Amino acid sequence: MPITGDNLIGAGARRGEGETFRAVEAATGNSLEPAFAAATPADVDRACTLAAEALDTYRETAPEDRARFLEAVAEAILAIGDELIVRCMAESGLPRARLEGERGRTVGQLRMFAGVVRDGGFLEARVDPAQPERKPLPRPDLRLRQIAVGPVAVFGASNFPLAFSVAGGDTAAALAAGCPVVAKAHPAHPGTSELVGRAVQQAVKQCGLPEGVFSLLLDAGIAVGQALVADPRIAAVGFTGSRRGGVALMQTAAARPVPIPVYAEMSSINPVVLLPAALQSRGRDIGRAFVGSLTLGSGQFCTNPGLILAVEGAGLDGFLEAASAALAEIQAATMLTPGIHKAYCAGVAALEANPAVTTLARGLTGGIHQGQAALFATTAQAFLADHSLAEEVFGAASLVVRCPDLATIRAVLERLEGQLTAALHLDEADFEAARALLPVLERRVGRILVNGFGTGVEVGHAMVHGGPYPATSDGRTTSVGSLAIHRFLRPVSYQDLPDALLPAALRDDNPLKLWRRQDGTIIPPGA
Ligand SMILES: NC(=O)C1=CN([C@@H]2O[C@H](COP(=O)(O)OP(=O)(O)OC[C@H]3O[C@@H](n4cnc5c(N)ncnc54)[C@H](O)[C@@H]3O)[C@@H](O)[C@H]2O)C=CC1
Ligand SMILES: O=C(O)CCC(=O)C(=O)O
Repeated sequence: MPITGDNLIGAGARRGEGETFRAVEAATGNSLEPAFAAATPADVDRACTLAAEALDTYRETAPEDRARFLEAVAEAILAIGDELIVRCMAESGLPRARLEGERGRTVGQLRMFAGVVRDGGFLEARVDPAQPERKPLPRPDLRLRQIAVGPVAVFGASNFPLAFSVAGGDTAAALAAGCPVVAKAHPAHPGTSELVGRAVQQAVKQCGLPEGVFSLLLDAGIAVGQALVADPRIAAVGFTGSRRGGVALMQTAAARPVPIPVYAEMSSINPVVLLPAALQSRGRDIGRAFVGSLTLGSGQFCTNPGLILAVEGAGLDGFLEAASAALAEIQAATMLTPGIHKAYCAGVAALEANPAVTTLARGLTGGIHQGQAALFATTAQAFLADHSLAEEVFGAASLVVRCPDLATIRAVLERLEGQLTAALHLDEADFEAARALLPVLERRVGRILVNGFGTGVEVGHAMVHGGPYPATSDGRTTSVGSLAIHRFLRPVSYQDLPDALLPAALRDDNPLKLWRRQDGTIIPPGA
């Protein structure tokens, strides 16, 4: 499939008239062909117009048709073949095996949402039948279902060019909910974005859907993203990226005459608590496993273990020795973009220059654009006194905080901002200590895990990939897993509508065969 550098607007491909830019080969910094041309305000307007026109047809597609569309998107992505992986490797610097796995996750995610749509539970159909004889007042017939909120703007992430990008989790959840999507390609991987965008475009056509169900816009700057979020037809935003970018979009969305929700996944340092008995019995093993998670994908995961908390002692010493030794042998790895590499180096340099911080180990040095892993330590006292030590350094760097006792670990956790994940390493003898920390963690994070690390989010029904601000802009939701569909839905009640006017989900004969909540009790179809 040739990459043209065009914006994909509805069924068409339109050369933008904005500034041109090229993808950069992550490993070398060289420009790649072709030139991409940024969308203009007229392109944003056209994409949003088409999305608004598509909304009422698309959101009422039969569940089976919408599910088949999601599956068609998955098939079309796979059909691109190796060209997608090769282009993505060049643009992101990520290795083949990782990207093949990420492609699997992307299509798996689309197929999971196809299942969610077929199941119909997301509609949350409720029926409170009329009670005309009720005294003192009769009760009306009330029925409820969830509907699509409207067109969704999706900002692809730099660090997951497939699974969190053009046809990634946000797009899959929005399309499953019945929302048209206008995607803004991440400028770090425009070629990958175009290939995937064309696959979605092809699936829209193949399934006979209105063309406005999907558009893809390009821009190396922020003008297109700003215009998109400000457009009155856009009803919600999905974003994964920096705190600065996410907050800027939240402000734009809040300042509109009609404010809209922004679901932004931003910064997280993902505390890992090493409890005493576990440290004592297997501190060295945990240290080696920690380095594996820390350096995965050059540390460019928002779930990266950036903060380690432990009580001082022989167990922690063993952990640090093993982790330092393992980290010292880690090859430097190409980072996603020169900008992300530069930000990583600046973050590491700031830690190195901090008098309260000790450098425990550095990984092997590498070439230009390659991140060199780093492990630092400080005291709880210094950490609590210096807010900058709790800031995310995006890449393979982590800070160990030596604590005098468990109460101090708890105090440090209480002071942290919202996080995506927290991990506890524990043995049975640590249960009591863990039990005391769980309420704090529940208030601070979206996912609590035991004897593991947060990298590698499972796509499933019980996953929360979210957390209180600033991990995300809205800690009540998730960006991974089937629950993500709820970000793009809104409940509507129908009072006393004749059966012929009700949506299929709520008709008396229940043609969609849904489990429905009748007078508060969930009942199977046909009951
Ligand atoms: N927490 C996480 O999951 C991630 C965090 N990051 C952090 O973000 C830094 C920069 O990475 P990027 O991926 O380039 O993130 P970014 O936030 O700079 O950009 C993400 C997307 O948002 C757009 N954007 C950014 N600021 C905008 C604004 N003010 N108005 C409209 N659109 C805007 C960009 O054009 C891009 O499409 C990294 O160094 C890292 O610190 C990056 C990736 C993932
Ligand atoms: O760890 C993962 O699988 C996902 C991480 C993530 O969401 C991110 O880095 O943006």
